[in-house]
Amino acid sequence: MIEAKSLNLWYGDFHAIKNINMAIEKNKVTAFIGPSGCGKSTFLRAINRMHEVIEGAKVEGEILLEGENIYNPDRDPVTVRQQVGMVFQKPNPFPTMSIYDNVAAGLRINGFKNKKKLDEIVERCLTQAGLWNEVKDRLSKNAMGLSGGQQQRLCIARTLAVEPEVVLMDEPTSALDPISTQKVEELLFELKKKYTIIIVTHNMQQAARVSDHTAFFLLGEMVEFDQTETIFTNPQDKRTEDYITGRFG
Ligand SMILES: Nc1ncnc2c1ncn2[C@@H]1O[C@H](COP(=O)(O)OP(=O)(O)OP(=O)(O)O)[C@@H](O)[C@H]1O
Repeated sequence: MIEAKSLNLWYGDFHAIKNINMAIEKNKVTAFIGPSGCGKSTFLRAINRMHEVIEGAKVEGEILLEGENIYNPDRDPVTVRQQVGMVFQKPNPFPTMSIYDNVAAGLRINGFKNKKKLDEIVERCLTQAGLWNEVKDRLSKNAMGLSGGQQQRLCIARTLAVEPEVVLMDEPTSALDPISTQKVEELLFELKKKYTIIIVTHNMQQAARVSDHTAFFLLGEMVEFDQTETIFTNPQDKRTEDYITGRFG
């Protein structure tokens, strides 16, 4: 689904991502793990060109999305971000909008006007995000009245509304309580049937629970990438072993 080829990224002179080559499978959950500052979020942002909003950030190499380089000059970054959606660490609903409008916003920006169809999409996405039953009687209420965990599931619904193929999640549960975390983790098992998911997490138990494949990063390099079970039970690289056994990081 996604293939990184010789991907390098710099912030000014600082070489943050070093020659990453990897292929991410469709309809799987792939986890990125590694110590703070190793480049997980930077690499994630390069997968939907989000780094381009950071001044001084520069990419070399290719990210193929179903075989097409997202960095081709004729590719529009806005379209790339629609195909490759992103959920952030801190829930960030549009603060002045209702629950309904948060989910509908992306479609409306694209000129979508059919109210009946919009109602259906909003319901479907809130259902997919495991939130429909909790909010169906308060859709017109402001989104900020939801709990943090509900807001994060609303952000997932908002991301799904524009029909992405890939969903990037940057530590999506680190601001959530354990019950909300469990709800989001359970969601991933459902969502991967339809989407390809990449999740950055600091929580190794979480990576082990939710992901099919895991990549371990260190100092801007991808040290090891394998089936999650192999990474956690039989890592090939000493540095991966040291990290997952808590010897550093
Ligand atoms: N906007 C920026 N400008 C300059 N340097 C940056 C910027 N963002 C990140 N970096 C640097 O790039 C490196 C990788 O950062 P990144 O946030 O990708 O790491 P990470 O593995 O996601 O860390 P964490 O787990 O703490 O979120 C770090 O050394 C960081 O200081």
